[in-house]
Amino acid sequence: MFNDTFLRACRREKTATVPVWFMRQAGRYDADYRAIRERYSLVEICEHPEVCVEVTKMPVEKLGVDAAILFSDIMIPVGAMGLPFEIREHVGPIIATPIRHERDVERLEVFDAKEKLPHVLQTIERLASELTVPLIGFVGGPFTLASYMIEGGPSRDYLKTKQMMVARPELWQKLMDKLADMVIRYAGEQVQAGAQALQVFDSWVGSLAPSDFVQYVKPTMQRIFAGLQPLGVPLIYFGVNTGELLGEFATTGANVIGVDWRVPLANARQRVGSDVALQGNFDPAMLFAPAAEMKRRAIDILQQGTKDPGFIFNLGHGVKPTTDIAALKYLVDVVHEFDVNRGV
Ligand SMILES: Cc1c2[nH]c(c1CCC(=O)O)Cc1[nH]c(c(CCC(=O)O)c1C)Cc1[nH]c(c(CCC(=O)O)c1C)Cc1[nH]c(c(C)c1CCC(=O)O)C2
Repeated sequence: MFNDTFLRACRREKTATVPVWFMRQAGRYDADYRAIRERYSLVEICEHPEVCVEVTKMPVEKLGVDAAILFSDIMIPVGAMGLPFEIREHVGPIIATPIRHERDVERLEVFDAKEKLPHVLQTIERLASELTVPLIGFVGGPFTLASYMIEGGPSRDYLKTKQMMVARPELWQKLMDKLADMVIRYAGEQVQAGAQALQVFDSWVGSLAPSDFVQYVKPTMQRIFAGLQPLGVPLIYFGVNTGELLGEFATTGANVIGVDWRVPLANARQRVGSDVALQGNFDPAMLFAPAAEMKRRAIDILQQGTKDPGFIFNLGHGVKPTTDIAALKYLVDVVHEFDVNRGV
């Protein structure tokens, strides 16, 4: 039996239970994942479909979540565009030759995944035939990808990125256009291979003031979601610290808006209106709280989220590596036991 609760909630249809999945649901909190990581790097996992399929399925089998997310990284297509990267443990993506000049942008290739990332498409094909829950494909948002490509690594204040944005707006737009072309093409290939929903992770776009988001990023997001709409799968847009941007997010063309824990869901709903579904927003740090406290907070989110059709339970950001797997399981059970009709 195929469990389509997640897809139905994305389409704002009524569901008997609230669907739940977790960002970073495959990862270091799980001892079996850590054991695989002793033998393969993150990139190597992605290059071996049999391993990547196994890692993607782990949280579905162990936690009972209602969706799988392809095990990959937002940087994988950046490498395929011709910009080499490394993922340094406890640091994040590092790019030794960051983008500085027009020629660096011109050199980036809008690749064909069948040619450059065939293993990713093979992984998706196998997952699509084996899973009993929908598979979420994903890409990084252009702002977030650009931040790594320009800064050369993680950043606190995105100074170089914002500087390029305002001091060289034409070069910035050229980079946004290149990344948008890549995102539309690569996400389309993921759907063709069998992905049933797409999430755009624009984790760091919340560092922008709303007026800068509107001027320098939103047109690119609108082009991306317009380009992806014909694929007919739900499109999710997520970033961290996006409270002040949520109203703008709702008019990008995304069908589902991811919300972090800083914004009460009821406020998020007011900001996005009633044409989109919401996804979120349990604070990942609260997986370290006592069970009763976790439950109280989850019920509060469920009550706010289910006031309107179209709610998917998730964390406000990714699972922390030191999380107890039992806490994740408990949270899934609390969500599935919630009675949508009675609101308890
Ligand atoms: C910003 C970002 C990246 N990658 C991603 C984002 C957007 C989501 C977010 O904001 O968390 C997206 C991502 N990265 C990974 C997934 C897998 C699917 C999932 O289970 O959610 C997804 C959806 C695997 C991964 N990607 C990474 C890990 C952890 C390290 C590992 O196992 O080697 C995983 C499971 C590495 C990575 N890759 C990146 C970072 C910041 C890190 C963490 C570095 C660290 O803490 O060691 C870039």
